Amino acid sequence: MAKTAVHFGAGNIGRGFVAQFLHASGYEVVFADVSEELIGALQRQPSYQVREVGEDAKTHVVDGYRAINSGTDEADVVAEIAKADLVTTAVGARILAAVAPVIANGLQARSGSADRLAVLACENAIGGSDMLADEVRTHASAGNAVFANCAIDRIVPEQAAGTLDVTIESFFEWVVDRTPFDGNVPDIVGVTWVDDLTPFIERKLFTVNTGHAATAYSGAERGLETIREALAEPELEAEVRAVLGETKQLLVEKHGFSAEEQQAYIEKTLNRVSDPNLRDTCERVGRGPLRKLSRHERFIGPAAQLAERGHAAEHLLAAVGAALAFDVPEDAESAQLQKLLSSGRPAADLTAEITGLGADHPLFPSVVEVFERRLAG
Ligand SMILES: NC(=O)C1=CN([C@@H]2O[C@H](COP(=O)(O)OP(=O)(O)OC[C@H]3O[C@@H](n4cnc5c(N)ncnc54)[C@H](O)[C@@H]3O)[C@@H](O)[C@H]2O)C=CC1
Ligand SMILES: O=P(O)(O)OC[C@H]1O[C@](O)(CO)[C@@H](O)[C@@H]1O
Repeated sequence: MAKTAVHFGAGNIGRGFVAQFLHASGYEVVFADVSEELIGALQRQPSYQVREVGEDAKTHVVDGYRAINSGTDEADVVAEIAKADLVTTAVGARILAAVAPVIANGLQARSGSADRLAVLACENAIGGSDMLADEVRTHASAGNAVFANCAIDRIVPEQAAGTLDVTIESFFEWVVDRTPFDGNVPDIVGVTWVDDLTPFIERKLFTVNTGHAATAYSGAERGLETIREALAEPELEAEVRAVLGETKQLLVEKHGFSAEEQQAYIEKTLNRVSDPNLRDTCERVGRGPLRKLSRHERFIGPAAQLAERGHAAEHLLAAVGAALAFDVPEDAESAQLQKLLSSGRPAADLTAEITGLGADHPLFPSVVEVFERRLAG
């Protein structure tokens, strides 16, 4: 009998990466999403294409899936989870709390089954599956599930409207913590199973995502539209390289990557994000600035660790300053950020609320200065 995977989030990474790999691994994929437009299209159309660009580009056809609107037909999703082999998500880290009740109900509906359900939150976040597990446990015991953290890396820019097809870079990395599975990991092609995820997720988040977001915020501040255009500005590229020089210091010191290996990873990242075949905008990459400025994310996360080790993080702090200037009214978090910054509240309060840093943290005073400069206009 075919294995079944229930996948939450039929967006870019969901269709273009996670579902394609699950399909290639022999799973029947059941998409769950709250977008009626997407779910309707998936229900009407029996297949879609994932088109790689760049070196060794291939086109993959994904078919044999089903799709359920988890907003309107939650009971159907619960029934699928009750008999599924795997649950994955690619909805955004801050949406995990919204999908948790459905997963909890699905776990309760499996109470007769001896098989523990594997759950992978494929989000850009440290400990994404742990976050999901914590949320699920507020609704159900979840003892019959195995939550494993992962790092997922593949650039999928905004796609053309009105098509399910996805244009994507050919590079990918999907690294999953094997330790929760007691030697019985799910069979998924392309996954690298590791005993210690921390070096991989920190290297990914603090290089690819730090560099990408720093480019986006500086590019947006200068009125540039695409990431490629932004990195073509020598001064901006030098700033981004300086930011990545700081995270390199942390990653080399903390995780023992060699300096040469980390520099090669940086060069590969800068090539990937400025791929001429993928038009990616500063707006998309900068989306969600409140999440990106939070405590364990791509700027404050490494800057705090550098400060704890007695190192400077002036370029990361400059990137924080550029992030504070990200003003895109269509992006809910950007609108909320700008509202907070114009609220008249003191810089120290805003620093604590937005970054989650405690006033006693060694990084705190320098972040307050960044906020003060922004408030002073
Ligand atoms: N696009 C990229 O290049 C990469 C994205 N990621 C991560 O993957 C995740 C998804 O990103 P994208 O696919 O780019 O975003 P996206 O916006 O294209 O897709 C997110 C999907 O989640 C759906 N959704 C929202 N709320 C939901 C709910 N309550 N229940 C079910 N579905 C819901 C949305 O309707 C949308 O279809 C994020 O955590 C992102 O950080 C990770 C690596 C690369
Ligand atoms: O929602 P986020 O964190 O910006 O996720 C998308 C990011 O992930 C990446 O694909 C890197 O894997 C970047 O392209 C992009 O900036």
